[in-house]
Amino acid sequence: MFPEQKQGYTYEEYKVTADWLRAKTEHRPLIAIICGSGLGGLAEILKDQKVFSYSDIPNFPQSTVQGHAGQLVFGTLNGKSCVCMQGRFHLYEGFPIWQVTFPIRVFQLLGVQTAIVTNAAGGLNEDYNVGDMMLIKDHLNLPGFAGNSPLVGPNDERFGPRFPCMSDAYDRDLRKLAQTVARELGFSDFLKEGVYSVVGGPSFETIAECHMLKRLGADAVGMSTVHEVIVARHCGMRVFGLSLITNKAVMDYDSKSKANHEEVLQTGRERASQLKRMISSFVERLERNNNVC
Ligand SMILES: O=P(O)(O)O[C@@H]1C[C@H](O)[C@@H](CO)O1
Ligand SMILES: Nc1nc2[nH]cnc2c(=O)[nH]1
Repeated sequence: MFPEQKQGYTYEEYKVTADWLRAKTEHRPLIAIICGSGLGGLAEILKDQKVFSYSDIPNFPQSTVQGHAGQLVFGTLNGKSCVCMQGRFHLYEGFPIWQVTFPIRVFQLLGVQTAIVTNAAGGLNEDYNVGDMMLIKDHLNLPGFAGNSPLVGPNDERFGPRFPCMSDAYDRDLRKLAQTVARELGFSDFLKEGVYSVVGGPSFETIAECHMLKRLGADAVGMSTVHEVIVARHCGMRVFGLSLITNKAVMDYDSKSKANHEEVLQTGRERASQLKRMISSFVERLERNNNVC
């Protein structure tokens, strides 16, 4: 007989982590910011920081990928209380999907209402350039098609319903707000809006896979975000998703280009200051319950 394998966290385990954090900091965040690969510098915009290494937080998984520091940073941004994940978890690291999304339910128990989810992604849309920011308007969940959803297993109604709707996953008013903010900052030239597709990774896509994803309607491809968004929507958070197009997907058999993680991190470094200004102004303009533009 094999020992029984853990299938997920209990409500009590999420609560232990949330209670531990609540006891260690006076911050009461309403906004969570999840930093994509190489985008951890976003946390630097928070004032009055209280930082926890993931290794010190009960039940928290550990980051293993370069460009993901593995710290939870609490602080204020333009007077608003935030928590920032400097490092997220990916399926390809070997985490089961319920571990990938663990922090999201902890944030919900801490009182977070809005999740700002960022990532580094490869551009499939030929109009996209390296360094573009893409507002995520929808997603294609390839692992989900194969049954790998963070909501598989018994549903805990304390978090949300068995069959959550995803047609409004990426809040339309928050996207409008981001467009307004980008216009004011002079960023419109490199702001796009499109569909993000998640794949399992860690290998980058073949040329045929890139063509397939594009034909399916994807504008960008990555290895994260969607699992977190599903859990955030399930437990009632509003979601704003932002991809940084860090590389162009290779679509041509004659091309000499090769996707690589160093280019991903380098593009993140080059766009760091614009991303900080974008998120900072966006949070400043975020209203507590509604942002109907
Ligand atoms: O955490 P994100 O989705 O930003 O990271 C992307 C996907 C892989 O982890 C990595 C590939 O370079 O960047
Ligand atoms: N799957 C995938 N993830 C990425 N993250 C950053 N760039 C890419 C890419 O080209 N493909």
